[in-house]
Amino acid sequence: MASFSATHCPYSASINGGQKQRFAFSSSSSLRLSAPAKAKVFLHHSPRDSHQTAVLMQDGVVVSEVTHKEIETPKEKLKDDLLSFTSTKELDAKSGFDGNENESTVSITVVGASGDLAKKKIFPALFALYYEDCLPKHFTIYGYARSKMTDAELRNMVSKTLTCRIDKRENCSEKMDQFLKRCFYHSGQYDSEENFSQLDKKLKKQEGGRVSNRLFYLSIPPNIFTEAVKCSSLSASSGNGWTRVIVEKPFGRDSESSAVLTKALKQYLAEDQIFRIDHYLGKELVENLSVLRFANLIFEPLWSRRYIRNVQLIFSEDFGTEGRGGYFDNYGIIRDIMQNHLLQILALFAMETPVSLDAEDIRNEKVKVLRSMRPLRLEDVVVGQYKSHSRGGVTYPSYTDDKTVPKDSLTPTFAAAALFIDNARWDGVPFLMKAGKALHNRGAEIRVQFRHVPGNLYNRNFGTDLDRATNELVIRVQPDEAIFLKINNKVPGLGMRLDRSNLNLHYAARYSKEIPDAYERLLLDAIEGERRLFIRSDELDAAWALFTPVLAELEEKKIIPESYPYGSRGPVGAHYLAARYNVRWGDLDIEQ
Ligand SMILES: NC(=O)C1=CN([C@@H]2O[C@H](COP(=O)(O)OP(=O)(O)OC[C@H]3O[C@@H](n4cnc5c(N)ncnc54)[C@H](OP(=O)(O)O)[C@@H]3O)[C@@H](O)[C@H]2O)C=CC1
Ligand SMILES: O=C1O[C@H](COP(=O)(O)O)[C@@H](O)[C@H](O)[C@H]1O
Repeated sequence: MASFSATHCPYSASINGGQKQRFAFSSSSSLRLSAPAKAKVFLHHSPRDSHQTAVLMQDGVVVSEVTHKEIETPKEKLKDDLLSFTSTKELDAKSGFDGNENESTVSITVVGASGDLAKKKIFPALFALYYEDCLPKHFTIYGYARSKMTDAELRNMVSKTLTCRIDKRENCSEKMDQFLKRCFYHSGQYDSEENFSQLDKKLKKQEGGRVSNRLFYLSIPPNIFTEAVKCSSLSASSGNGWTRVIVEKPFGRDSESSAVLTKALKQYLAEDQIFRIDHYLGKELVENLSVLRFANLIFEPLWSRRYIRNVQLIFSEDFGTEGRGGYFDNYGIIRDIMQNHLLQILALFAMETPVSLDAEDIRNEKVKVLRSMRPLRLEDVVVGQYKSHSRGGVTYPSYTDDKTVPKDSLTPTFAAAALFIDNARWDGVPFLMKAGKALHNRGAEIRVQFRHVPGNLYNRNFGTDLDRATNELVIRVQPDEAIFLKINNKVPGLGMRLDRSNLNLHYAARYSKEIPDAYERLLLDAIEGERRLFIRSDELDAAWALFTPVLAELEEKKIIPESYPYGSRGPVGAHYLAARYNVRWGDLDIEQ
């Protein structure tokens, strides 16, 4: 038997304090026992019943667990108890360990490896995980695409995309070399079982007879998803471990096409093998949303129609669709950003307290809130499209200047919408969404505007514009992550003048650590079988049900989008929409 030590990955999954956290065991506290290398200890503290539980998992399977009633039980004691209750035999039997080779492998195949997303996000995220010791000891990465490339050419391509974190540069080039040695390439068609069989042979060789776990990342255009899933699952699934498939959006373009895609995927994969990625769920501040709500007493009592006047979900990019017009024109901003990223944030924001932090409990609550929403109506939507604009001697293009976009395209590059949740908590509260490309800045944020203070004690000091005195909680997802609360306070001095100030959690000032990219978190979760941040098929159905009618109407009625200049704040219609619900967009506030 080989000995193992608990992972040194600083993000290794652990549930603690009611919130899934990832933390490192320092080398002094690392666990050593005779057991296969993939065993990991998860600590869970349930604030509801004051229990603490330690769970030993291997390859996604719970091997053993102990629970202590005392909330203060030290982590080390929990771990010791757990391990003393767990025999090596138990570990071996439950993990499918063959007793001969005590380690399993993970093979990660990036399908569409020659593409933009693979280069920009997936390979760099895999390297970051490797650098942090978060990948299993035995792993192999395969690039798969039609382009002809040798292993060396793939490594060369990947090497150009790798960087080290600012705060982690030690032995970086050495680590890059070691990582690249684990990267290989196989050229094949996406609809060829034979080509995937050839890949299977290569994977088997790398896996060397160990228990093989396989992750396929489909980083390819949606029209070839189904064929790629079919061929990879029929010809290159693992024979003795798990096989999981990460699917990139778009998951269809309306309810009907999404259902067709889901049905097609489920011919070859079980739901628990499908990891539908929404990378916004992997962003640090989106993860923090639940912590903010459920780990702080002060917010939850305010989190309802009683105190919240409106909620705003805002996404903006200061560049157009340059280079992605071909894809974008078939989808538009509502499908590209609102139906997925912003709606997922809304669901997390508005859901009821889940029974636990278990993936299914969280996803159950998200589905409930999505199903309580009113389908979006045409009169509650404003669409826009950017036009050419010259500034400082530079001319920025129109959306339709892109050669891959038809000149008469009506595809919206901007949209604003008012959504409503018809449940007891949120009845009547407008949830305003705004998303646009080629705007004046890049950012994503959640703004919660609270009701006005009742009575008129300080109204005289606020002046006539009560909105200016509104408490506002801002969760700035990116860039320059921050959470701040706008409050009213007295200007120091003998007089009585009121001022607006921010109680500010500014991440760069508070934490010296660089924030990991969303793709790192999501890839690690997929490897560990953690589904919390991936979209379940019923969530997807509920999301499409909200947007499909209005998307159809926009297309049938050929609604002409309002023009807005490249680099502006978007069409004026967005202000009229907000004003209809007595809302002022918070991001337009000069003080921000
Ligand atoms: N790029 C991004 O920022 C984001 C992308 N996505 C999604 O991720 C997936 C991948 O995106 P991205 O990397 O930009 O896509 P690409 O257009 O770069 O395509 C990826 C690879 O797929 C192959 N491919 C492209 N078009 C076709 C085609 N018509 N038929 C067969 N193969 C084709 C090409 O490889 P080869 O020719 O070598 O086979 C290409 O390198 C898409 O679903 C996209 O919607 C999601 C969020 C952001
Ligand atoms: O999914 C998408 O997201 C990106 C924006 O992602 P971010 O992490 O850079 O904010 C967007 O540009 C793209 O159009 C969309 O498909």
